[in-house]
This record gives sequence, C-alpha cells and structure tokens, in this order.
Amino acid sequence: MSTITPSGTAPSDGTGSAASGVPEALRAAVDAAKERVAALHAELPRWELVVWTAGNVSERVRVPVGDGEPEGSRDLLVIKPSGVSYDDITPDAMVVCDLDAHLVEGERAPSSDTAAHAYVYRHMPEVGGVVHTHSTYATAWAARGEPVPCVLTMMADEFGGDVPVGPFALIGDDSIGRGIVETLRDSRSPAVLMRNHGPFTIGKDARAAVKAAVMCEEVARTVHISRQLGEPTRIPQADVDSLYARYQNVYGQQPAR
Ligand SMILES: O=C(CO)[C@@H](O)[C@@H](O)COP(=O)(O)O
Repeated sequence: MSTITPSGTAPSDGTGSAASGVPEALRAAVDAAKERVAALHAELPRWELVVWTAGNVSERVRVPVGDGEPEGSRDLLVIKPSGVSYDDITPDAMVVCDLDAHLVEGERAPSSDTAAHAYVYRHMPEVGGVVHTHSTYATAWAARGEPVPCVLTMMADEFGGDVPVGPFALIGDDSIGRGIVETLRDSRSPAVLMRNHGPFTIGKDARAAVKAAVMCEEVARTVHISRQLGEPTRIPQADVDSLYARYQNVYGQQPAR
C-alpha cells in the first residue's frame, strides 16, 4: 500500500470505460498495486478457491487528504474486471475505482462485488485488502448459516475464534458490504461466511486477505471432515487467546524491533 500527494479523480466517460482519472502523482502506487493484485488473482485457482471466474481480490491505494477532508476519502481500490478468466488477468487488465465504486481507470466493467469491497474500505480504515471466493467447504458452511467452531489451533492462530456468519444479502448495492462490516467490525476473524453466498476476507493488504481466504477454506474442510466422525471439541477461550496472541505477534519473521 502506498500514500501519495492528494489529487482529484475523473468520473467515467459514460462509455463503460474511463479515460484515466488516476493523477500522475498516484501513477506509480496504482501501477504497483495492479501488479500485486493481478498476481494474487492467480492464487485463487492455485489454492482451488474458485471455479470459472467466481472470485475477486482488491487492494486499497491510500491517498493523503487535504485540510478538512475525511481521512481515506480520496483512497482508490484496484480490482479485477468482472467475469474475466484468471488466465487473462494481467496488471494492465486491472481496473481502478474510487471508494464509491465509480470507475476511475480501465477498459472493462469492474468486479460485480466492487460495491462490497468499497463499502468495507470506507468503513474499516485499517483494511487494505479484500477477497471474495465461493470456495467449496466455506461456502457449504455459509449455506447452512453455521459458524465454523474454533476447534483447531490453526483457527485460534488465524481467526482468534470461530469463523462467523454474516447475513444473507443480494449483490449490487451496499448490502453485502454492510453485512461484512457489521460482522467483522468487532471480531478478530479476517473472514466472514456470508449466508447462502460464500466467504469474504479482509487483511492489512491484498496478500493478507488472500491468505485468510486460503486458511478459511482449509479449516472449513478440516472441521467438516472431523464432524463426519463425531463432535470435535472446542479449544478453551484462554488457550484461543494465547494461541492468537503468539501467532499474530511471534510467528514467522517479525519485523526487527
Ligand atoms: O457471486 C458472484 C456473482 O453472483 C461474484 O462474486 C462472482 O461471480 C465473481 O464476480 P466478478 O467476476 O468478480 O464480477
């Protein structure tokens, strides 16, 4: 994620494409985000999280605001064009929108979930990346409207508890985004199972949100299999808290302090 000098963005030219409304000062940051987000879309079929074109990834481009303007109000998002095969998703194919989901740059219509991604960015300023898939096991839990119970240390590590369920919402306006925010705002989980639809995940950047989508499908599958043979046992909350704190603050290569 990058931050650059503020500038305006041009509305779409009304032909379904936008002569670029990306200011020159944002060019490098937007192009870098396009590279990252295009590459991350390849992770969705790689980890078997999607069939056909049924998934999308976005990343926020942070733009400092002028005096008196709300923080984040000029941010942009980079996302895939709707319905385009992952084989054809290149950096140049990516589209840029503002946080009202208006097209700022691109030759094709943005993902049909752009309004949901944009709503999350508007209402959760800490979020830098959003992912949506229809991955099989997570979507099966969403079809039942049942949270995935925290019965694995991997769940405590990554989700800090259960993977919660969000409300049923039709695509096309702020409904899905509102359901995501209402569910995740007070949760440690970076994933929500939108009822009868599928998982949406968030992260500090697009890569973190893709990781959450991969881990969400993995735990949904494992817990499903476990439940075929009996009722898995929950991890005590104190242990969940301890595991989550370790994983979030110690695991892997922590930045030098
Ligand atoms: O679930 C749906 C459509 O109902 C979308 O999330 C999925 O098909 C992906 O759409 P996009 O190709 O990103 O427009």
